[in-house]
Amino acid sequence: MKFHATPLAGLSLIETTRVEDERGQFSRLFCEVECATIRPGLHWSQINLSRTYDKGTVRGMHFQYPPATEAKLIRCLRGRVFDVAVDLRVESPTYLHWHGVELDEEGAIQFFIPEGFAHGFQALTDDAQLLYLHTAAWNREQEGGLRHDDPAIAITWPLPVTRISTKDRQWSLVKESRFAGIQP
Ligand SMILES: Cc1cn([C@H]2C[C@H](O)[C@@H](COP(=O)(O)OP(=O)(O)O[C@H]3O[C@H](C)C(=O)[C@H](O)[C@H]3O)O2)c(=O)[nH]c1=O
Repeated sequence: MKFHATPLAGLSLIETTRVEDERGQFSRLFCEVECATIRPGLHWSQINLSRTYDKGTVRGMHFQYPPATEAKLIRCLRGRVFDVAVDLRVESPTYLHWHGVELDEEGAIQFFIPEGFAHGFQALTDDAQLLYLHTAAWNREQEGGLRHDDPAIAITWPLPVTRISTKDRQWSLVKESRFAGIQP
């Protein structure tokens, strides 16, 4: 595995290696020892699978408040997505900055998102499927969200947004709420 930094401290790309022979392909998606480079002692509490039917759909931007803050590892299993993380860490020099990366089923790249970030993505193909590994169990009471189209964040989505949940449409805008970041 190779690790690539991004402009947001701790937010990393994990480049996996695919071994191919006449039977097919094999890739290692996670290794505690190798990933100690970016996070010693990384363990997972929950693994989720997300399937998005239509191109243009956006899910997000989601995060969890303390004590349920979580790191995530995202892998695209089918199709292609534009995956985005937003730095919500209190006092971070890149607070409210975002970074996006295209993930696809053929690619070797995975996204490691530390605690203190919001996460969301746009499906760039129909039937886009993502595997999520989480370091904390989801907690409905600790769930928070920001608007995908919040001008204070100004995410540039590759496609027109065609579908978004009512929940995601109703998050407050940063400027209109008392949101001031989260302790990671
Ligand atoms: C996240 C989660 C959700 N749920 C239930 C709650 C809803 O009844 C249903 C769908 O939840 P939601 O609409 O929040 O799903 P997404 O919009 O895909 O949210 C996810 O996608 C964004 C981009 C993320 O980064 C989060 O990991 C996750 O919040 O599953 C659970 O039962 N367990 C869970 O861990």
